[in-house]
Amino acid sequence: DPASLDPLLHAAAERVATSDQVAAAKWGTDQPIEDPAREQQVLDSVAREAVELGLDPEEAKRVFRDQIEASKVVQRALHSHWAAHPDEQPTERPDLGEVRPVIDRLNDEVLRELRDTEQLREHPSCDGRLASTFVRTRHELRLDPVHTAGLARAVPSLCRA
Ligand SMILES: C=C(O[C@@H]1C=C(C(=O)O)C=C[C@H]1O)C(=O)O
Repeated sequence: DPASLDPLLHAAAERVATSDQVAAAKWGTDQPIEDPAREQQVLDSVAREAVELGLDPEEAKRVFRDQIEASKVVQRALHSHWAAHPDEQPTERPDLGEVRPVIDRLNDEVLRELRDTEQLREHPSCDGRLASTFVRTRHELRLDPVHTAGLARAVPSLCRA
């Protein structure tokens, strides 16, 4: 099926999964979960690349505001879980400078999928397809409740109609 939301949701889920490394990078430091300067940088570069791909930059920013909120949902959930369960705290601290380039690559992948699904996303069937693709992705990737909640926060802006 050329018109599938699967690759888009997989890319969004992979981006949500990077939140684990981001949360671990910030845990035990004074670096806050929310970094407005980095968010602005992500939104600016996404808008720029959207234009290159022939996408509406405002729509791309709307979608990525949700990707960013999704990341923070997961980071907050992990930080409160680790605060309550010290035995499950991360034992190593990833370098945020190494995680962010991975996120940048996933941003590109999400953008390409936005372009490839434009027709599908403006079709009235989008909401139904999105719901079934969400459930399928959750099962395929065996998402736990925290990452399921993250992915749920990532998808509300995907259907246009
Ligand atoms: C993922 C991060 O945490 C938050 C989420 C961001 C995102 O999803 O791109 C960007 C900045 C932070 O507000 C990060 O700091 O890189």
